[in-house]
Amino acid sequence: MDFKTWQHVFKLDPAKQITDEHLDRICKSRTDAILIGGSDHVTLENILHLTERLHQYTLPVVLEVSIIDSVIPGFDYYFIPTVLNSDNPQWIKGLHHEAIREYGEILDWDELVPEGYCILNAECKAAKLTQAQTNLTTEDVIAYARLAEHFFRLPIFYLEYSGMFGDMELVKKVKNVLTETRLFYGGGIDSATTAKKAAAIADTVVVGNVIYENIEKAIETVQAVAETAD
Ligand SMILES: CC(C)=CCC/C(C)=C/CC/C(C)=C/CC/C(C)=C/CC/C(C)=C/CC/C(C)=C/CC/C(C)=C/COP(=O)(O)OP(=O)(O)O
Ligand SMILES: O=P(O)(O)OC[C@@H](O)CO
Ligand SMILES: [Mg+2]
Repeated sequence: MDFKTWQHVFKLDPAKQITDEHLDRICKSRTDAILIGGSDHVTLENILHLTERLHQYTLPVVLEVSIIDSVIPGFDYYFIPTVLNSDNPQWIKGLHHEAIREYGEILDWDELVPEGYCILNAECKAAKLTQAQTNLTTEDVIAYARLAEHFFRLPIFYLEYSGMFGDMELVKKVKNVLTETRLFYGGGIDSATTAKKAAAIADTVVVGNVIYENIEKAIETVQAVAETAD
């Protein structure tokens, strides 16, 4: 189990309701992993509840940390976002500093995977929360990708369009400048067609909202990515 081989992941929002039947279909879909994450209404209780329901399945489960008080043991990885295009240092390194002050002695660093986010949909909750500067040129975004790979040496650069399908020309240009850092793409994948477009470029595609809007379409994205990715 290595996140560097993942091509498709489902992102489950602990603040949203999902039936046992739909959760079962997601977990048996042959996706590579489940990412648990959201940008608001995330609590220890709703993470615990969702995690307990996932125990019966064998696929990797990752907690994408957005609130330090909601971190619990037992995940395969902890993905730690840093929002590179935020104007507020709190979301780049401030909360991280606080968390490491508190847990630094007991952290298993091998389980922590930092993600360099570049949030490009100004309307999404994560952009508003983190005061992301989304009005960026192609050159700006490419520079963030290079910053992630060559300066901060982050294992993941995450182009986040949460809630809308992004500019695939831009995603391609970003992919072309990355060699070691893995490119995650997320946002607006709502069908086999959009999944194929994103998977033809990004290393890993993340599928979120459609799980709650149209489970059939969500499931179709898994096969679509498998057929497209190398
Ligand atoms: C006991 C034990 C196991 C201890 C381990 C402790 C541990 C793992 C500590 C972690 C150390 C550490 C460095 C933590 C960082 C803490 C932290 C809070 C960092 C800030 C993270 C951050 C920048 C969050 C901002 C929001 C964000 C980017 C969230 C990512 C997910 C995301 C974008 C979801 C989409 O949100 P959604 O709600 O779906 O939005 P839409 O509705 O618009 O789609
Ligand atoms: O919810 P969607 O738009 O699929 O985006 C997935 C993910 O990138 C959200 O963090
Ligand atoms: Mg969402």
